Amino acid sequence: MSAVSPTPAGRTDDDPTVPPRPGAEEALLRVQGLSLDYRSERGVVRATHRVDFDVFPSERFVLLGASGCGKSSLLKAVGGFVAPSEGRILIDGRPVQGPGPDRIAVFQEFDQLPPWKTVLENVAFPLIASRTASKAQARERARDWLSRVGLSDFASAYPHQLSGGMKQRVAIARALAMQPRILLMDEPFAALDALTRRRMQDELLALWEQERFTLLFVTHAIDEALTVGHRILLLSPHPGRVRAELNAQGLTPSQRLAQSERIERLLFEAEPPSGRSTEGDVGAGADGGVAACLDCGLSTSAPAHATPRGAHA
Ligand SMILES: Nc1ncnc2c1ncn2[C@@H]1O[C@H](COP(=O)(O)OP(=O)(O)OP(=O)(O)O)[C@@H](O)[C@H]1O
Repeated sequence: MSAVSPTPAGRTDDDPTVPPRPGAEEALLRVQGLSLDYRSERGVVRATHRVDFDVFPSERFVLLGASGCGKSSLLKAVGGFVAPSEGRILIDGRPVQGPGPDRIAVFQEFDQLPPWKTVLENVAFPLIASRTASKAQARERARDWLSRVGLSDFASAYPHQLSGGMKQRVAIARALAMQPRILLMDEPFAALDALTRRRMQDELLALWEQERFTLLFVTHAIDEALTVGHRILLLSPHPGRVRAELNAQGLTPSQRLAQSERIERLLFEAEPPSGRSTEGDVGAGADGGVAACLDCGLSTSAPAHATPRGAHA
């Protein structure tokens, strides 16, 4: 498998360690100053604090961080299931106001497929329920997607007759059959054994090569983030803040190793009280949150990083 993919529009190929330059196209997803809170009897839990990032069309963007840093909460907020306490989420320039068929999620849990429906019915169901397609069209589209994920022979099977990897392929087919503006994936391969996980990553990248969908992918695994992502947003926990933004595409094996070691350092080193990272000349956001480019050490809020795809000075 190659972790190097044809680049989204606007990306320079001159130096693969340099983050993508701004493209002519607008961001598909914009997350701006996003704070998320959960209210319970015991009080308010702040899951994320003033998180910013942009995702561009056909980009594979990864949210990476330790347990509790708010990755899933961010995904749920983009999905429209959690409302912001502050900040905003824009899709194609329009604020997210709830769930919609333009954002479909694939989760880790194998039980996301209704067990009483066949594989074909599972894939066709959202198309019918959202009135995206007639029953006949939905079944045709479902068959097409099942063949793309290599499950044509299992159209009549029920989820309990499938392996974990096959269930995740059905979930991916079901999501992509809806042709969402953005595919949301929350640790989709975390419950699989290591070999199957690796294979599923390969298959996801092969599907992306064909379809060029926009992907927002959550993981806590550094290796997976570097394999799946074009760019990685590293979050620090309690509450989740942007710690750094990294390039993950076009890396040579030694650059990839170095990037992995940098991520590990940032994840495991104690965060300085000022919120300022000791990794290079890393800037702190207005609220003390760090948003740094690990390739040049500049804050992503620095002028040379006018956007997350911003060019270096
Ligand atoms: N429904 C909820 N009610 C109250 N607190 C919640 C709720 N969901 C999440 N939290 C809290 O919000 C914070 C972020 O949780 P979240 O699940 O988004 O993190 P995560 O990075 O996805 O973690 P993990 O990798 O373990 O799934 C945690 O402190 C968590 O306890």
